[in-house]
Amino acid sequence: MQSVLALIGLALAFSIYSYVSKLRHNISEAKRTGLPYIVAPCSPIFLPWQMTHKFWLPIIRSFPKSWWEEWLEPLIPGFSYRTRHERFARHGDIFIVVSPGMLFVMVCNAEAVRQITSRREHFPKLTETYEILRQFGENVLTSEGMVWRMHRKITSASFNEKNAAIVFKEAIRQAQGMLKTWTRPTNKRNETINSLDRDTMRLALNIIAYVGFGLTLLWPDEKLPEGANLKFAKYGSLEPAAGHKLSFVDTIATMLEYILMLLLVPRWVLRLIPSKNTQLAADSHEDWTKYMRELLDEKIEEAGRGERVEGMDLMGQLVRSSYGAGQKTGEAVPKKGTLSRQDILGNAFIMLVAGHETTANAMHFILIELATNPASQRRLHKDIDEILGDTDPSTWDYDSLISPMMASMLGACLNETLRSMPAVVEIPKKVTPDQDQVITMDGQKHVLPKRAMISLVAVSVHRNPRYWPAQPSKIHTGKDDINDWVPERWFRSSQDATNKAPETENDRTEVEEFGGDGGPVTSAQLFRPERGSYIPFSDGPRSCLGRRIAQVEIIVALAVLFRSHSLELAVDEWASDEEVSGMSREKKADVYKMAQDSSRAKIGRAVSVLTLKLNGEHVPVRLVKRGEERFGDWVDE
Ligand code: HEM
Repeated sequence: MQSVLALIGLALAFSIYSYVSKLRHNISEAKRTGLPYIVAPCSPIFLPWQMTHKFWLPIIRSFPKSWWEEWLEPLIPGFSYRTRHERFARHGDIFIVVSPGMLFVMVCNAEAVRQITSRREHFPKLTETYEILRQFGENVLTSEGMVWRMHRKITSASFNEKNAAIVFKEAIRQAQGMLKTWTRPTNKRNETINSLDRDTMRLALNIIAYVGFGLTLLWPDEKLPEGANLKFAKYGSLEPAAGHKLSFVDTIATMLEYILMLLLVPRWVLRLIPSKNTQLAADSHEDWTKYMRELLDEKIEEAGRGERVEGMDLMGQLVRSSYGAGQKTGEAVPKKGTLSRQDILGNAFIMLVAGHETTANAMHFILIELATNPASQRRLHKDIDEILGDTDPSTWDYDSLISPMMASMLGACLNETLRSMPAVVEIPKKVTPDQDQVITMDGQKHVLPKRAMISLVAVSVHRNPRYWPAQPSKIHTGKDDINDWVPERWFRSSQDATNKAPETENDRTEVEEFGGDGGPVTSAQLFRPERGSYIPFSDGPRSCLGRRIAQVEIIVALAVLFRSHSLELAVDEWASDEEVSGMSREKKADVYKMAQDSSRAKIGRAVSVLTLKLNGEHVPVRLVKRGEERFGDWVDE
């Protein structure tokens, strides 16, 4: 018994010794960087802490504040969106969280962001954080090094202006589909819409299915458009295909809804749990695997016959670049040194994950913000009228319209939403394991030790007053508007920003080498943030491949909705329709203010689960024909 106790004591003493000496070593490493640092008991990405922090928080907070105040907040998941720029205002544009396990460098400085994103080999992606997304196959988002290069080269071929123009057309069709479901005769006129989150998800899903697989998905009551490929009708149908439990649309929608559960819990465990949700999640996974295999086989056969689907079809393109025609007619054979079958499936899945929720959430936030800010919506209407007049969306031409649209309030609303609610709030990087790396900030050199973890805190650099000129807030007395949603800021003069680092020739070469869209992130006619201070799509070789596609689909959907309609917050919680119609303007403004406050509070409580989204809450809205607004045409005048 005594020897067991002695052994336990020894193990404990060794653990304490090892914990303290690792901490001391990391503190001296942090000192070497010359950057501010805070000492914490564990790192923000220490999994057991992430999973159990809610249990520990009240215990830690029961101790005197001075014991935990300095380090606790940056350790709590979602700290950046909760605290905006506060922590960086306190510690500096870069600070290090030092724990025995690692140095975790938090970055909110444009100069540092530029160096880290452009020196990919020195600061590779922290792919460990994306491990769970690898289970459908190796892919461009989760790989690094040579494997990533190959995936990026092959997948990026589809992301070009020709396909952006094709997506422009499909986005018009899909946005019209959404509008029809909101205005169809069976709906009571001006009925409150409680499904904004689901409908924007469906919109993004229908477009990404077109982008990823060349499929035309339908809205309820819709029929396949003329010229659609009937062979793929089974995927567009709202009924389950033979041998499947769910329709293709429901398969993807359900799988994406339960994505975290599916990625974290083995399927056989899900099957053992007698709950409707776990069974549905497992069904969607099974059906996804089957549908994908069938689709891939069909595309391989197609490639063997030298056929191709019209439109953007990433999977088809991956198949064509990975399979060549065989000896026999109609036979496709894999090419050496390209993507395997599993790689193609992995990339198909990742495009869906990367391109679906990000775009859907951006769209969702923009619609809520426009309903919450009627003055901005009125300016949007004005710009849409000037650019598009009363032309029919089916006649809109990508080449002549996309630039003026991006330079108008359409682009400004998108930019502002991605500034204040970036889908990826923190972009994970690390210092290469074999060598320390030097970065320069404000003329000072700093050595970042090898293996240090880095977080580019998008949400905070987007609110750093050093880069974003602010004006007095119209919402919060005595504060500036840096934390408010103000699309009009994109019409402010770029001279107001530091603008020390305009794009250079080198930047463009780097983009060409790694594919994706080489154009600037925002329109040249709008406010040009200093490079590195606006990173909703990241930057450099590992920047988002789908940026142009996302921008196009969101801008088009906004134009389709707002050319004919206005979106207002529903005020049912505070007043009935009859009460509203009997109210004075002053009283109506009071009621609307309550809805605005509620909507802003919900947006403020958004959380990041894979991407930033509303935390199980929804904002009810009403779609009204322009000219029939109850509030939108005068509130906030
Ligand atoms: C508003 C919409 C979108 C936002 C805000 C967004 C944002 C981002 C960000 C921040 C990254 C870098 C992630 C990291 O380094 O950890 C990224 C990567 C990526 N995105 Fe997007 N994205 C959007 C839409 C799309 C769409 C529509 C697609 C595809 C159709 C797409 C495909 C990708 C891919 C493939 C990568 C990985 C690139 C690489 O690692 O080489 N994204 N995106």
